[in-house]
Amino acid sequence: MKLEIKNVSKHYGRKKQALQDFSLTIENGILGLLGPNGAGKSTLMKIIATIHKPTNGIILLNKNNIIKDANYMRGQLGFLPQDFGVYPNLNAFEFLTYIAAIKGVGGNALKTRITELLDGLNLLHAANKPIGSYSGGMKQRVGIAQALLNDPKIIIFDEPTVGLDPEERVRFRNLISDLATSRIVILSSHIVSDIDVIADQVAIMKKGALLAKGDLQYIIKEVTGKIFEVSIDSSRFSDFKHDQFVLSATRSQGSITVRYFSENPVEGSIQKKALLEDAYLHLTKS
Ligand SMILES: Nc1ncnc2c1ncn2[C@@H]1O[C@H](COP(=O)(O)OP(=O)(O)OP(=O)(O)O)[C@@H](O)[C@H]1O
Repeated sequence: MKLEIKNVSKHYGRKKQALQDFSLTIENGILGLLGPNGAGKSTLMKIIATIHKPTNGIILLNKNNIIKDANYMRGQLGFLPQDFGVYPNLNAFEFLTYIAAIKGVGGNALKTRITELLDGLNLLHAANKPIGSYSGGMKQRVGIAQALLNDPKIIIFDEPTVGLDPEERVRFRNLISDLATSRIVILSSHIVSDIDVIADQVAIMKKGALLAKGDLQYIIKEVTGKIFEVSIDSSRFSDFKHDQFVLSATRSQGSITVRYFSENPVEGSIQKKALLEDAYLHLTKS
């Protein structure tokens, strides 16, 4: 599978430009799409999912132009939108059977497929209860299940881990890692820790533009050897922030431990291992 996004722009109305000349090539594996609120992640995902049309640019899936031939994408797509809604009166089994009918998925194997998905997402025990009685995390898992019903070859998850507890996040990660070997999986988040352990490739965007794309090592390279930690008196923090690129700060009894990016670290600093979070903050805040 190969997805090529070429010079895609999207305007909402006259003034709002959500994507600007955005290009990205994605192959099998997991792509983590990171960006602050409003970066354009949802817009990009909806365009790939053929829900929105771009103002300019083209998208090719295995060389087929999906802007012209949306059905080529739709036949192979699983999509979990950010604002996924469920029918509260249906139970998970009924809801997934209903979605399967809409997607044209049927046959003898459907019941088994739904049972497998519910089991994989730890929902089997609640399969006969109305979805309206589910927790936020359970509803989100129903959303994940519906995206996987048709055994899609390209899977797009917009903020899939919202509402999931730590255990459910691990379960989700394992499920996705298993799927990604022969498929394209794109998942967006503004939480770096959701992405760094799972993604083969990371794309960082801001204000509708791509800032960086590559594997974890490549993205982190920019800040490697330049991440430091130092403990300073609280009264010096304001000046310190002015002089240095502060990534995070933790207060404890009159002093502050500061993690920062620098080419000229202050005396007493300790060099730290660079993380994706450091690279992300450095890229998106500068
Ligand atoms: N239907 C719309 N009409 C007008 N502006 C929109 C519309 N949808 C999105 N936008 C604007 O386009 C920009 C990109 O929004 P988008 O939802 O794609 O970003 P995002 O990275 O997914 O953000 P978030 O993480 O908050 O969901 C934002 O400034 C947003 O306000």
